[in-house]
Amino acid sequence: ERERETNTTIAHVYRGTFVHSTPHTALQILEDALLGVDTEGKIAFIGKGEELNKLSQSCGFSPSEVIQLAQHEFFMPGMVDTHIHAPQYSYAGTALDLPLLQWLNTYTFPVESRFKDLEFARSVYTQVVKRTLRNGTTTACYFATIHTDASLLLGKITNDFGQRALVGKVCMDINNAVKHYKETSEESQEETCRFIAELLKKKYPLVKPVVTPRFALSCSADLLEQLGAIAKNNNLHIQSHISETIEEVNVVKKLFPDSESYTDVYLKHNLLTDKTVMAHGCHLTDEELALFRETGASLSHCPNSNISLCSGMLNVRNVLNHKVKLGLGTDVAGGYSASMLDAVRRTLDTSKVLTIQEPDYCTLSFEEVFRLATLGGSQALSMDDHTGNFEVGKDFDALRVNVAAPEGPIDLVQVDEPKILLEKFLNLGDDRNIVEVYVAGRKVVPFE
Ligand SMILES: O=c1[nH]c(=O)c2nc[nH]c2[nH]1
Ligand SMILES: [Zn+2]
Repeated sequence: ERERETNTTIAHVYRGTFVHSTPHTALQILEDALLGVDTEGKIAFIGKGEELNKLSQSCGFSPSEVIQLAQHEFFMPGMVDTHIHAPQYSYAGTALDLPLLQWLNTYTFPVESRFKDLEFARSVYTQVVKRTLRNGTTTACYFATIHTDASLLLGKITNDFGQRALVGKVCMDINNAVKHYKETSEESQEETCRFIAELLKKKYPLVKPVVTPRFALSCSADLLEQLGAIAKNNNLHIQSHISETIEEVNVVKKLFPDSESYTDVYLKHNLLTDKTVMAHGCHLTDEELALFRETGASLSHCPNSNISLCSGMLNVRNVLNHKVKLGLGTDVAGGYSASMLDAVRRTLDTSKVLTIQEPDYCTLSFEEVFRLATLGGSQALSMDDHTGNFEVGKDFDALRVNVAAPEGPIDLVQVDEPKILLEKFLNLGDDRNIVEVYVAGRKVVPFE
């Protein structure tokens, strides 16, 4: 049993099954465990059910306050969506018939340009935050649009609903397809600084700005360099896209002839740090993965998007073998689903397709993919010091899952062990099974 040295008081104590990951164990199951959350939303202690009396005395709570989970319930860490475009939620589930670069010009840029309109932004951003929270995304790393005020509004909405978030005002000074949907490099730099300053000024406890060059093809070398400097001077997170399609990689090579690789373009502009998360990376070479490892930069694996836009398949096993941090992302709306459960399933599917192509391929297990959706994402966003699993001292970001939820999608025919319950939930479950969502100890689902 572990206890936290604390002078705060216990707010809630839960008893039942807890499943989570550690860096060493993809799936650790704690049966009949007791977990206490303090008034600051941090995990105060984790112990065994049989230690109830002792713990209630040493930690100062009454056994009658303990909240008991039912047999078909468990707690798991909240899921981390390491890459999602909030404005693109407005057309999720459509427009999946073109390859990336045409898709951006035809669908994405015209829609994103509409987010200058704050009322349109408010309506879509409220929908995407509610939808992702309800589906168990306790932390989301968002791209917004180039519009500073709408991006600040996304920050306010995530704070209002209690979702942990990184929010990025998108930077792009190159766009030959949609006339008004770009900035000058000066505007982009100045508005990024304004965005950062104004978002930090709000002092939202769970919402932080992330420096967001859209990708190498949308940004001049000058802008990339300025953004690298802004991130460095303010010690901020960075997000972008890399090596999603072969066509994109080839155009980047042509536009940046002095760089040895796509990764080198970002490296040269100080955009690869241990607080950087890059989406996709399907076509990275082993040499490039070594640069990720050396800098501590991470990858966001977005399998729905990679398949939907016919971009490629990321070899996750190879990324993990290179000891590069990796989380999962929905990449709405290149990915059509805003649910991280879908990202889990598409990750397993992609791994199995790679196995079909190469029978010696070491297929990912559901336990490993569970870890990628939780602790892996937290590591990818450099938030694993305070989120990602159930460790004393970390914030309580958690999903209360009822595998046998009435009217839910899963039928149980017997009393299954927790590992089977988790496997069924990951493969068959949906938001009806996610009966409560907690972020930093606060119940954020059901909505008040
Ligand atoms: O999947 C993607 N979605 C985007 O919006 C985007 N922009 C650049 N590259 C991108 N890839
Ligand atoms: Zn993306």
